[in-house]
Amino acid sequence: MTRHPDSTVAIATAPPRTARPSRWRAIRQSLAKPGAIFGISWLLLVVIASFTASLWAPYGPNDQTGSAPLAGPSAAHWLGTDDLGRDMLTRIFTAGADAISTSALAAVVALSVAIPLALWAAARGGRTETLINRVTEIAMSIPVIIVMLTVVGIVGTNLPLIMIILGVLIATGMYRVLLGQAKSLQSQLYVDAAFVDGLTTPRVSVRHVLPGLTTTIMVQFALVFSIGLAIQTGLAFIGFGPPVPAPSWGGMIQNASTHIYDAPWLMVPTGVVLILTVLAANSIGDALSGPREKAPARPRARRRAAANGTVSRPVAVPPASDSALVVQSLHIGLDDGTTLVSDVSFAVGSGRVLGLVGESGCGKTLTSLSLIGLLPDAVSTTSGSIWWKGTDIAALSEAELFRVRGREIAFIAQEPMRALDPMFSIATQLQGAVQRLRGVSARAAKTVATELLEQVGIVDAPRVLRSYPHEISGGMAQRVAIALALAGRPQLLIADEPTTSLDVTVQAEILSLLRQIIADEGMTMVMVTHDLGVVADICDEVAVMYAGQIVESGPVESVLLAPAHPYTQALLGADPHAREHADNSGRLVSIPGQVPQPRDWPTSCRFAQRCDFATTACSVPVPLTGRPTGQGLTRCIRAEDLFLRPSSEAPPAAQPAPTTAQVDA
Ligand SMILES: Nc1ncnc2c1ncn2[C@@H]1O[C@H](COP(=O)(O)OP(=O)(O)OP(=O)(O)O)[C@@H](O)[C@H]1O
Repeated sequence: MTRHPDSTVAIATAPPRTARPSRWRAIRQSLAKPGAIFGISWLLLVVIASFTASLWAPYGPNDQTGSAPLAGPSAAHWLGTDDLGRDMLTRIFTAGADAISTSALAAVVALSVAIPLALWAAARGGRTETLINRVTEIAMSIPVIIVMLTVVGIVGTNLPLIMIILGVLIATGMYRVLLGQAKSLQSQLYVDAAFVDGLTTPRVSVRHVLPGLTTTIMVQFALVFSIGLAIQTGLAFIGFGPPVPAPSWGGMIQNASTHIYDAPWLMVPTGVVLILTVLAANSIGDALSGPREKAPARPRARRRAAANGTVSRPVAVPPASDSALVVQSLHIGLDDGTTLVSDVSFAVGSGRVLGLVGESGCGKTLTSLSLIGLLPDAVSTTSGSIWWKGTDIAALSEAELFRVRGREIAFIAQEPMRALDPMFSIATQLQGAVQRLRGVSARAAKTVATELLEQVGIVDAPRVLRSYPHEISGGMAQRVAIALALAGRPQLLIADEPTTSLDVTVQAEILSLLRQIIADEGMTMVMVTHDLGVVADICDEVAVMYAGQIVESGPVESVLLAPAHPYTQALLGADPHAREHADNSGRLVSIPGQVPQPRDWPTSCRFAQRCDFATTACSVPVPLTGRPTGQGLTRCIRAEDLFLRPSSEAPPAAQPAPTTAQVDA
């Protein structure tokens, strides 16, 4: 492979990294707050005392002890007696077992309904989510108390059944809370990475989304527990509790209310226990829902779409080409009809590397994500085909993509830390991927995981395997992400700016590693990058994208040394390492203006507004034509006039770039 004369990589500043405590550690920290300590202690006391009341209580709950009725606390009756001389302490804690277990039942039922619904809606999105939303909205509009009273009217005071129905009704509100968070988690890059690793949607939901909901689930449990307790107490207060003489907190408060003037003390023991129990549950919920780490900003999300039947596509015919990857007239668009990538075609030979370059917003990432069927929600391939070894990836169903991802085609994301799930150790993630994708035993997977880490240049593999993502550096994390990508022995590697978030020395190491892997494994690769130095360093072919189109493509040496499109020339002029082609003043140049938004694409040449060489002839759509060198294609009708001859034919000093660039002050 011929390299660009100046192949030094550009400097990028790695984002500041902070150690991230694991979620369980954060939960433990929350539960160490005073409010949570009080809540846990009180609940433990009440639970233990209630469920063991028959063992320690001095009297039976309905025993009329012969002591004076409506008496205050005494040595024989620590919390006094009721109007029949029954021991209050015994009755309160005997009633506590039912109160606590049935309130917990309501919470368990609510979570059992809400969690699967939220995970399902978040994973499926679209019509499934809308349908579940509508059904839950209808359920939310039903007044809970009326339903409760109706149920009591029909089945009597069957407390467990009432609490189950309460749980189902409350689940609708809980679903909305969990859905928002599940959707946010579902769009994390490590969830995309899990799909790439070959996990099915339910397994991704359970393994990577559900753990992220832990705190919310605990908070919601505490909330519903309190609501359940309050509602059953209310029902018992108005006479729909356990039949007399069985004790219940609501029944005892109702009884105490009839003696509010002659024995006000009677209200205190049951009231205080009830209030403290509700407060305890809420304190735990409050402690858990305190300030937590914010979810990272939206990463690129996933689209498993074209394939899921929402986009109708004509049957494509495989190209007569020897190339392993052939993209033909690919169009990617939003569901509202907006085109984001149009008419992209390229071919990559087996074992060769294609660089996709261009400014931000040109469509590089969407093009690369489409190659593995991971476009974001509401974005899909609208036409064209992506032939990988005779299979049209764009036409595969989700189930078929599942067999391809990780095994045939792997993806390396820009930010390695976000491709790794912070909840799991490197060993769990890497060995799991190896087991799934290679179908080997856990023991064999451990050996392979160690070998993979060694292959990506990690010398202390056992220690790294034991580490969690936040315990390793960015460069190390990218090596692990590359090892993950190699877990299924893929033949096509797609890398979306794999070095952008790393510092310059680590960038060079990762590039060198990728170069080595491609050479060793004979892999085909598509590399998305902003950096022409990276292209020169690692790629055989390059496709320059502008406003959703390829404007120039061909062998790297030919395109970089003899750019034909003014945009490629301008990019080179703005590249600190290729500056001799653009500006003899020694100063960096910049391209005036911005890439137009997809909705603002002109019908003319899309670069014309920023091009000093545009003429009236450029006001019509420009097709791709052969480059003047005879190698590759360009989308400029003036390519023959503007084309920069290779430096071997004319030295750069004598041939300043006809760039539109402004000189940076
Ligand atoms: N989920 C989405 N919804 C709507 N528009 C999107 C979405 N994702 C990308 N786009 C738009 O599609 C166009 C191409 O985006 P893409 O991310 O592919 O560009 P890019 O060249 O990879 O940029 P960058 O280098 O910043 O990642 C942009 O105009 C972008 O705003």
